[in-house]
Amino acid sequence: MLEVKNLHKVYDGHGRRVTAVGDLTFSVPEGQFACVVGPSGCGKTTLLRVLAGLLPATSGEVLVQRTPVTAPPPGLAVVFQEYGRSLFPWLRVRENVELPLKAQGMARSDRGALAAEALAAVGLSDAHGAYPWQLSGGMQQRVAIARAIAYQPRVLLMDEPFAAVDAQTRADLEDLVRSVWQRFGVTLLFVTHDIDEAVYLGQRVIVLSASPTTVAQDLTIDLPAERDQLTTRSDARFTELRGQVYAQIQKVKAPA
Ligand SMILES: Nc1ncnc2c1ncn2[C@@H]1O[C@H](COP(=O)(O)OP(=O)(O)OP(=O)(O)O)[C@@H](O)[C@H]1O
Repeated sequence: MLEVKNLHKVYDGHGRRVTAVGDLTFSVPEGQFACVVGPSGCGKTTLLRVLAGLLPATSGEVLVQRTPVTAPPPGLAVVFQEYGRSLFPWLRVRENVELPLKAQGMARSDRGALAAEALAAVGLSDAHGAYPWQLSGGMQQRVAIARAIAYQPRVLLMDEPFAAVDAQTRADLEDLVRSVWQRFGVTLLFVTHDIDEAVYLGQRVIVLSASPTTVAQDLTIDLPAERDQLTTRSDARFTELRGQVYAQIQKVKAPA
């Protein structure tokens, strides 16, 4: 479970003062898949960094599993957009996946079993001995997802994880994330620029306003739980929901 209470974040330095997040309040119940969309620069990454304990709030608070976040919370994993920078090129795929478990002090056999299960879940059992740079971008992002799953998080944050992959790979990874969420029952907060992706993936879409950020709309995505790229995206309700999100984003964009 995630709770964001009156979050306010100001970056202050080098003569530049930016209010990245104005006053943000929402919560994501246990096991929900929530997507966050909003105009560029509205503070989506800032929000995730505060939730992940990587950045302090200026005021307000965030809670993960009912505990106020002051450092990276246990049971929380993050998948970033830049898979190229989040995997260690000198470690093999399996070693990359095992790294957070090793840092936890987990025994070698236990972490080997978890890594193998996670790599199987993302369809990469064969690649365990490869180096990240020997894999395609989509495969590297699968490794980053496997590393997050192997850690067995209760909460998973994803920050535009598919922005840098091609359209076909992106569709495959979207379905992979839905299946991972269904199988492992994590609470998932997924940030994306892509309105269609948000509606396709989430049970809920939170639309943020332009900076200083607030929640502009909180929409329940009442599409069937079983989704697939063809049927769901051609569903009349899908078109209606994406239209609603699109209209809201147009409304909240800062005037040019
Ligand atoms: N480290 C930083 N120092 C100063 N200002 C920052 C810093 N990080 C972000 N900002 C500013 O805070 C605001 C919000 O940035 P943030 O990256 O959180 O937005 P975003 O919604 O994730 O953007 P995008 O959709 O373009 O990725 C922007 O105006 C940005 O310039």
